[in-house]
Amino acid sequence: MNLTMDLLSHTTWLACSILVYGLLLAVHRVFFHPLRTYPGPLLGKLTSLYMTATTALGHNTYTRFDLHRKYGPVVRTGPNELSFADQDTIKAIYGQSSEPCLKAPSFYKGFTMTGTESVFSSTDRDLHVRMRRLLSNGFSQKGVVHFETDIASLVERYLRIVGDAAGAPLDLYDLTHHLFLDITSHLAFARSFDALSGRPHQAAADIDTYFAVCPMFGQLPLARYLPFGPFRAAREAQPRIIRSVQASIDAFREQLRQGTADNGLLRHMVEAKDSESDTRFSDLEMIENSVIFIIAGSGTSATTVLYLLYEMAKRPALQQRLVDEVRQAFPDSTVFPDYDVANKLETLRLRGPLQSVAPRVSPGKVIGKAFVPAGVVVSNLQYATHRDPDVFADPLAFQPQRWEDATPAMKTMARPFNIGPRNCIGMHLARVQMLLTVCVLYQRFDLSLDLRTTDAMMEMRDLGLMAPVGKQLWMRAVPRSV
Ligand code: HEM
Repeated sequence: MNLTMDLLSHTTWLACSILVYGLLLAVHRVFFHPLRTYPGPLLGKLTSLYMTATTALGHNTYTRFDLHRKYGPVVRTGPNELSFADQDTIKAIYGQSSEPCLKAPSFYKGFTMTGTESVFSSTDRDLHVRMRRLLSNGFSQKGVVHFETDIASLVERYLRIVGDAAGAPLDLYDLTHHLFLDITSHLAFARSFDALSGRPHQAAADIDTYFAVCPMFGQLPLARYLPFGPFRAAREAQPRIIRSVQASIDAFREQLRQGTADNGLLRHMVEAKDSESDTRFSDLEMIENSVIFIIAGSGTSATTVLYLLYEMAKRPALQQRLVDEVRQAFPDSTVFPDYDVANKLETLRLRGPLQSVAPRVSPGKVIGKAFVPAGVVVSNLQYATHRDPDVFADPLAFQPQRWEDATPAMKTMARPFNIGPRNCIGMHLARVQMLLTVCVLYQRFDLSLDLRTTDAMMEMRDLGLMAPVGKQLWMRAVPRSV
């Protein structure tokens, strides 16, 4: 009896202490915290779980955007977090600087599989600069031109499948994803997943499984060890991915010895040497980077191409102008038709795949109108700046013509590949592979939307990587008779 009473009173004390601590913390966060004067939702001021929950529920970007519309260009979205949506803070947060805002470990650390960093996940400035140097040749504008022949032969295979449908309704969603998965795996692993064959590929499925949940691991590291559902599946997939990429690297080294190795990103990684640090990539670094190229490079390009085809097909007059231009300019693939670029920019403005939060940490400096203390997580929301009505007239309207005389503010606010030292390293590769695909499609086919594609299906799902919610795009591609 006494023991029970003792236990009860201990439990009551513990519960009361936790409650009092929680209350004091809440009072501190709302009334005494250095960020107390910034506007924002009460729940966000109280706990970072508020934003974590919106990520888990698949509406983090949309929630942030709504908060900006309600509270203005700067919102306190977490106890220690500020979100911006104006022009002035873009450079302060993402631009080159002697006091840079480095990537936030609470977000990016989740993206490592082995504990070793990739160029995407590294939050240390020196480590990142070294990796960018090691990768710079392969990803440069000149470097990616060497991949064109390989890319073009995969695009040919894609076109044959499109042509085989002979104008009947065809779902381009999976097909286009498979194309970019094959291109990226061919370049990053030196062996294509062969997704265009329609056969399932274990490594591709494992990468999907792992990266569906790993963004949560930065915020909730223990989630890696949860023994159920997607968390368990991710844990089981992880060693398989590592083994599979290591096998690709070993096979590639053998090909190099035999003189049969292809020219791709893996070759650049194996051969690159950084003269400044006198180092090469370790195998673990190559594994992390190869997998990140698949994640960052294939879905992003596929989504952009799908939305471009969709937005054009909905507007036959615009589409015809693009088709005419492409048919004149192509096949000289070094020529980038201006109108095509304008269309891509407008597609990326409204339908860009990576418009979600890109969090950085303030080093302690003025951002916007005020000093932001060191350690505060800051970001500037691309989804919001792309839709700023003061910069883009009628912001939700798809109007490629607006880029024909773009204002400086438009160019600053639209940054689908972001800016500064952590901008998209794959930008040139993305441009080449998307251009080849889109141009050859318009060159060889007359494209139109099939009735089963609806606007609802093409709404953007908000899971970090934004993509059509319906996971389908039905079109008709009639081969041209010329
Ligand atoms: C339409 C296509 C693409 C878009 C819109 C896009 C957009 C972006 C954006 C916005 C970032 C910054 C993300 C952040 O700071 O959190 C980024 C980073 C990155 N992207 Fe892309 N990307 C595309 C294609 C590619 C391709 C094809 C590759 C490579 C195969 C690639 C590889 C990367 C990598 C490695 C980073 C991290 C760079 C660093 O931190 O230094 N991306 N991309």
